[in-house]
Amino acid sequence: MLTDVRIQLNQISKEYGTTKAVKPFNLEVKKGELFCFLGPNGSGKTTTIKMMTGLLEPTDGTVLISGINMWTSPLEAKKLIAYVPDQPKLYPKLTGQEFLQFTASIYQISEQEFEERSTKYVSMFQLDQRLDELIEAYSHGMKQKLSLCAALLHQPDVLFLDEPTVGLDPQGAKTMKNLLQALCQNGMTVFMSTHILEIAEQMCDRVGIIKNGDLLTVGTVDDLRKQKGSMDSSLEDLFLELTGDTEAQSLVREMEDSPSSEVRR
Ligand SMILES: Nc1ncnc2c1ncn2[C@@H]1O[C@H](COP(=O)(O)OP(=O)(O)OP(=O)(O)O)[C@@H](O)[C@H]1O
Repeated sequence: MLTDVRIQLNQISKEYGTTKAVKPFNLEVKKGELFCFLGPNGSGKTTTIKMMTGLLEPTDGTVLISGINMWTSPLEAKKLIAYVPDQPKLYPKLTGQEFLQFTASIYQISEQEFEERSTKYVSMFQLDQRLDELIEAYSHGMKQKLSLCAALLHQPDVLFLDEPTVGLDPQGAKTMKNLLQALCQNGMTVFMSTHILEIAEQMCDRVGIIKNGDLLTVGTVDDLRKQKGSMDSSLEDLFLELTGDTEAQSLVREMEDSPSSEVRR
């Protein structure tokens, strides 16, 4: 039976010794959806993404990508996805061009498809002039852009991104935003984690908020506003309320307001 569910998590969980990094939860993300995973530091975002991409074995539960079990059929499932981590580890002694060719050969992409797709993405991120340089000479942002270009070469069903805009300049972040929205309109599913609530608010179809390994809520930003009964709230207010960080936030505000923090001329 054909299904438009691209990511299906069934009671997935992860324990590191006695640390319950991710507590069991279910989640479905559909074809063409741009889903944002939000949570404070150490809440379990990277651990969840690593389980979804087959890099980490869940303690319990299953991950299905377009109906294929990531842990029991990893080769089949991994053909359908791409993952851009927050700190891409690329081969420093390859040039950007060699890295793209290497990635294309792993996914057995034809030469014509490689030319078309790599030219398109590389020029979008203005990497064309730097492709013949060794990756070790690239900045963090350039590595992220190259990693994204490589991830898109095989046109995955699902693209996973961990903190994609950290390290990108404003132009790069805008290009990334526009590109991700266009890819989703063409049927790709994007699952990304971010700390930047403005990005989540502007781009995402739905958000999931995780804290201490618990998936607290999932929905559109408007759903969250309705849940909280405050239609004027920003996602930042809702996030702070849900993750219980209001106390820390008001402390920061108090410090900002106190006379001792005023700028003296
Ligand atoms: N390899 C590991 N061994 C033991 N504990 C780990 C390991 N990796 C992560 N953890 C713990 O699991 C919990 C979730 O970590 P995770 O990296 O998934 O959080 P995160 O939401 O991605 O955080 P951040 O926003 O800071 O990147 C944390 O308590 C972390 O210390």
